[in-house]
Amino acid sequence: SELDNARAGRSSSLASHPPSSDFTQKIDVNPPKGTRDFPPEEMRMRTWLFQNFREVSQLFGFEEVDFPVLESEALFVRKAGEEIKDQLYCFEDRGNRRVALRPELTPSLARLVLQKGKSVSLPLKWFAIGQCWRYERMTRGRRREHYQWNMDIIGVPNVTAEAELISSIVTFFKRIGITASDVGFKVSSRKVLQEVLRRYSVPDSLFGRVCVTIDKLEKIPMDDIKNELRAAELSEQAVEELLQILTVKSLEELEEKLGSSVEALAELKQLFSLAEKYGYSEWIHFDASIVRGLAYYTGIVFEGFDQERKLRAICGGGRYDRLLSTFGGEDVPACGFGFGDAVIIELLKDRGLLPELSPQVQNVVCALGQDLQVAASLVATRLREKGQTVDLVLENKPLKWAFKRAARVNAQRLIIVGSSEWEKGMVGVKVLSSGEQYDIRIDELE
Ligand SMILES: CC(=O)Nc1cnc2ccccc2c1
Repeated sequence: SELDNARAGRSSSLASHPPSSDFTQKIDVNPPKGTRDFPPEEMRMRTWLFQNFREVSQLFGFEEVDFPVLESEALFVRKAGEEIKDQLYCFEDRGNRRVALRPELTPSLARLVLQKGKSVSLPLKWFAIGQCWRYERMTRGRRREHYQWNMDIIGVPNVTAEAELISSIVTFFKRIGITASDVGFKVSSRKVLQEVLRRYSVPDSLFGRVCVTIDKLEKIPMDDIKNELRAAELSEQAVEELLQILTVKSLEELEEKLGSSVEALAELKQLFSLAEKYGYSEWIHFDASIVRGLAYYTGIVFEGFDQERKLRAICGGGRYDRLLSTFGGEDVPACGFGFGDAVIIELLKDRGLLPELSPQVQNVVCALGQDLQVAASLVATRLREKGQTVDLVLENKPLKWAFKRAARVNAQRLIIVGSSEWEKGMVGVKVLSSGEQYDIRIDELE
């Protein structure tokens, strides 16, 4: 009939002329461009991933924090030419305030640390899992949101903090079956660049901007990199020396170039030595070309990458000792990392390591006949009071429908409420795995 056609989505006269009324307007059922829904199957995967993020964070003694997804735009308006600023999802609210959907979590964390001020004792070890946003011209078809896991240590000036953070990420990878042959960390220190800039008396104020430019190596042509550095008034010699130092392949070679007095070298040596003690040396590799794209890093920087080099960076982080003072606070040493929810899932897919996650309810309870519906809800309540999960059949359905439902939700048992059993204070139990079937007294059910 017409209605069947319409229901089946088959085009028919009814579908093309819906009942005329100005309230029925066909909305787009898809989420906004660049964003995702999480229907049950995808939500189980996300819950599994976040559960692992949380358990590792707690294993390392970190406390969970969170912040509004909406922040003052002022938190993110750094003047270092970062991509994250060009893509800021910002707008003016009805109070004429400039606000933005957060593109990352670290500035919010810094804001909360400053807000807490003296009322918190250092060091702080905080973690957060939050949705971050960017407004990209959809020309590149990339996502506009993702969830990021962050761990930060506030108030520890030495590289023992970075060593702990890298250890926590290695622990996470091991938990989900990723090994050092799947993933590695490129580690460097921005103090290497800082030292070169100092030798060419480049003002500190340009440091963040130079790092952001250098992070674009391999993403934009070399000439554009050089022009951006020249625009920052670096001499030709400084430009050459900078690009040269990025090709250094080992700490020994770095020592030859910079001399052994340089702090950057001492820190990196200490970090590699700590890695040895932790037992994750095979996971980390010095790579002078790593600078990361955020302006506020000031020391050690690192990023997790897949050994097949097929994917974008899995995670990244580093030391940011000056961020709090740029918000007008006292300087507090800090370091942390961000770990997105997208690349890691691609990697697990590639490696065949995605877990099989199915819904798991212990019991389906169904009444045999409408007049036993109340009895069924009593049985469901008794089971729930004992901590058993119950999917209670709410409509008057035949038994075979309840069996299908039980199979679909992977129930362990089907509890059948029938009139003759009920009169004897009993219910029927069907164990779905074994097929075993028996009657049991209600108060013995658990
Ligand atoms: C691979 C991926 O989805 N990246 C991604 C997606 N959304 C973002 C949103 C804000 C900042 C960074 C983002 C990064």
